[in-house]
Amino acid sequence: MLKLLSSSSCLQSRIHGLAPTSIRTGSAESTAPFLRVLSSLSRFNRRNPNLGCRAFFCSDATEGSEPAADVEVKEAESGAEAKSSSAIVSTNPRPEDYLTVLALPLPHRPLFPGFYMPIYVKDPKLLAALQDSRKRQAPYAGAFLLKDEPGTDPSFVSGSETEKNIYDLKGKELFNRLHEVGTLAQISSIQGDQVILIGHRRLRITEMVSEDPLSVKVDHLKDKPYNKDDDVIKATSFEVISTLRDVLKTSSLWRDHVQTYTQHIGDFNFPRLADFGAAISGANKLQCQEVLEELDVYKRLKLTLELVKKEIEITKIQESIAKAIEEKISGEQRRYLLNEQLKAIKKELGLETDDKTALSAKFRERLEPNRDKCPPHVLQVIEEELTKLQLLEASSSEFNVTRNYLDWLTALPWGNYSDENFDVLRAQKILDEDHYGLTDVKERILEFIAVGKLRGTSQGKIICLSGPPGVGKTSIGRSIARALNRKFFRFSVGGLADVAEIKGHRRTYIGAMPGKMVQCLKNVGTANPLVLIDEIDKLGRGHAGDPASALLELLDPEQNANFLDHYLDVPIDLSKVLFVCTANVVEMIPNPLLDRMEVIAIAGYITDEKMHIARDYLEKSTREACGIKPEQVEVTDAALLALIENYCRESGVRNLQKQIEKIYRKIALQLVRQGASGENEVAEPNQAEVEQVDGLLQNTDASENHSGVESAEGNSHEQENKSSSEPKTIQDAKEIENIEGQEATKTVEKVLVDKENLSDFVGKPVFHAERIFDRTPVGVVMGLAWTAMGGSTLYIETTQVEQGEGKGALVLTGQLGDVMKESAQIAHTVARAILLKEEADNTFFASSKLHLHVPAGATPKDGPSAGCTMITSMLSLALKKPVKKDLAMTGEVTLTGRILPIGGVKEKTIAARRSEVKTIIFPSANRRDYDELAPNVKEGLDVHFVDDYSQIFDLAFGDDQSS
Ligand SMILES: Nc1ncnc2c1ncn2[C@@H]1O[C@H](COP(=O)(O)OP(=O)(O)OP(=O)(O)O)[C@@H](O)[C@H]1O
Repeated sequence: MLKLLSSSSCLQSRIHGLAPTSIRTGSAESTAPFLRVLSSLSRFNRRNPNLGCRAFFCSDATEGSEPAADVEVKEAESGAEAKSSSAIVSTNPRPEDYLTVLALPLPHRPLFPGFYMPIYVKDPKLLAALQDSRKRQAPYAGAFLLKDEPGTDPSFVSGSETEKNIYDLKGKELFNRLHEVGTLAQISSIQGDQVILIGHRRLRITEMVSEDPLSVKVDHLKDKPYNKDDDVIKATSFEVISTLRDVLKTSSLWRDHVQTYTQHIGDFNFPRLADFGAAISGANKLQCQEVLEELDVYKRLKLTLELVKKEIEITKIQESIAKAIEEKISGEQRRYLLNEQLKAIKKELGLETDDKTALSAKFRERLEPNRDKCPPHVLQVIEEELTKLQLLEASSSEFNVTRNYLDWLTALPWGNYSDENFDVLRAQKILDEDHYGLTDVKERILEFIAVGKLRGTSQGKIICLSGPPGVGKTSIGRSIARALNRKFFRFSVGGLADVAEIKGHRRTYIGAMPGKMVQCLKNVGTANPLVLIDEIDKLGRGHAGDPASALLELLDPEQNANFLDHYLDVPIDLSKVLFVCTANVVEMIPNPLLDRMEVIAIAGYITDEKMHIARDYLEKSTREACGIKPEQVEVTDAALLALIENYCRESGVRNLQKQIEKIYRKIALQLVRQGASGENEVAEPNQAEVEQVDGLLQNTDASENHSGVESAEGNSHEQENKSSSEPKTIQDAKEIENIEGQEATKTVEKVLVDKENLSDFVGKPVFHAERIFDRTPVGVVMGLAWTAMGGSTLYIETTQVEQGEGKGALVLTGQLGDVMKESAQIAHTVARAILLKEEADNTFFASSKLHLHVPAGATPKDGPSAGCTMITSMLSLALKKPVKKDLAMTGEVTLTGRILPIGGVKEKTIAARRSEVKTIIFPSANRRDYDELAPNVKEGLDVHFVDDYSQIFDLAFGDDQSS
């Protein structure tokens, strides 16, 4: 039972033109919460007009109540509208007054008792009848849900079409389409065609009374009686409430009103709860109609429970959809914000690289100076790429690839050449300036420049400078570039195994880069640099492709005019590039490459040359690098000579340079230390002053004794001196300190480096003389060898291990290679033959087990050139005769005793000189090589050229050997 009394202190509600009606809650079942729910619903409805068909909960209409007796609504205290409103609701619909009612079709949802619903009445006759009924103080009609057309899906909404069709329905047709059970609806207000209905009790149509407007006879329905204390009904209603609470948790939409409602549910009856649940649920109209038609309270509650449970699922889905959309939007917003920030930062830093137009303009600007010289095919590619750049998304990876590609393409010095200088005199001057000696090398280079001058170009030849380390190959390359006025670029191919280093990667690879040549051109900025390819003999084997073949394409004048880099993918003209290669061992250079090269060998330096290089080049540059003035240091010739002979005996001068640097570093430290100590001395000027003054005093004392005049003079002198040397004030003392300090730094001693104190600078000598014997004993002969590090001398020793009939054998040691072992066997045979010839009855070889050893056993040795030395060593043992003093030899021997040519004549000669050899035996075939040597290398040497071993025999064991 619901009691409503109007009061000024009660809650107010103003909905859809309704007058603010003050309502005081009655005794048993409070409806105040519903009023609040109603107000929220109304707000919701105003915001969501599309959902306006949903019922609104109304507090002043109750089903099953006795309206006339129990409901008393008083007029609100203020407002003109209130009057009309109170007039409307003051009438209570008695069932007997409304047995025939106007039938209002509801297209979307049924009207639940206790809820408001706005509808639009398009039928003018019906509208007039409604207005008429209000005037007659009988503002009630029957609201009935419209059935769908047969065959249509109730969940399917076709919007305006449905609306339109229902207004066309009239009379019998409309009657047939109405659900039987509906609601007695109070016509709360009519504004235009909008009619606000308030649901009261349930009705059932019994028959049609009139057709236009449709009016029907109805029965007023009552809920089936139920037990308020029935546990099952209670439990079901509690479940409805708790489900509504759950909806409240997940859905903010119903939060306000459901919360309020459930708080006061204790005052509320079960049928109303069922109606409320169904009315606010999102169930379709048939499901709602089912609830409306159900008069059994328990069953109605159960139906409602199903609907609100569904509602909870829907709110969950709604929440997840909302969350997903929110995440998406916030993610996009964040991205947008960050992008904007990035742009701003880039702009601030001047790195606006993703600005396509600016980028294209930059590339065009860069290309502009070379546009005329740029080959047309390259220009075409650049233009195509620029167009592509404009079409690409700035954030795509393809964009970056294109941008990098364009960066490389436009950065290359297309057709940009430095003016070549073929002035031979200037070139000579530059080469002499940078390098001492190397006359033959310089001569070859000048020849090369002269040819270039006559041809007008220095293309077509690849120079290969070969020689031991540190002989100046790289620095000569640099000098040639300077002489020819070309830019210099050096890259080492030692250990290079990846063809991509030379030819670049294909652009499709991530992090792809062009090859070294393209990098070189970009680096030097001219298309005709001098490129020094270092360590070409140490080229790697290659795991993907053969680097030697790639180099061939690069170096070959026939091919390199159209060199194709994988990254650049446009042919580049490298024919104007001058290639200079360096190698330690020419034999290691792949043959096809060697074939295209002009090899210039640099053999190494003799002591004299090293002295000059050290004095005029290395010392000078090191001194300057250390910031030492020439007058501050003196390195004597003896010291330099000792340094070269005892510390730096290798062919090149790199080690010598290191040692000189070491000396100068120590000198620098010494100078700085002395300077510092000088300053310290100045810090105590009084001591110096005292000494100085003492000296002066002594002088004046002495002069005093001579004569009065002198004495007077002396005195005055003394005073002068005293006055000048003795500080009178503190300031004076400071001035003196300063002057003394300057003098101390100026007067640092000169550092002298001599043979005696050399070890203080560079430590103890690391090299001991290669020469082990002053005079070689029987069975030992000095040979000459060539290594990648230059020439060297080595001893070959033979001793007898065992003697006896038939014991003839040869044991070899000293890490000899196969060729050298064979050479030893040959030597054994040849020696035997020669001994037979010289001393027919000497059976030494037949009855002796020999052991041949080549010292420095840790160093592997190979090659045939020690053949003649081995024979001589064996014969010396057999004859029990030492060889001539200071003799060294080299030469391959055949089984018949012929002497074949060897390599490295210059290196071997230099090595022989280092070991103070006086006589050298070379194969006759090497005479030309020897003749080409500089006179200073040959100076003081007695050189013999031989064809046959017999000649060596005479030279080694001849009569004049004792000399
Ligand atoms: N004849 C020379 N006159 C003056 N300086 C020289 C001479 N020969 C070599 N040098 C100097 O020796 C140093 C080493 O030379 P460089 O690096 O050119 O040797 P390299 O033959 O290229 O050695 P590597 O085979 O190890 O590369 C350089 O500082 C160079 O100036």
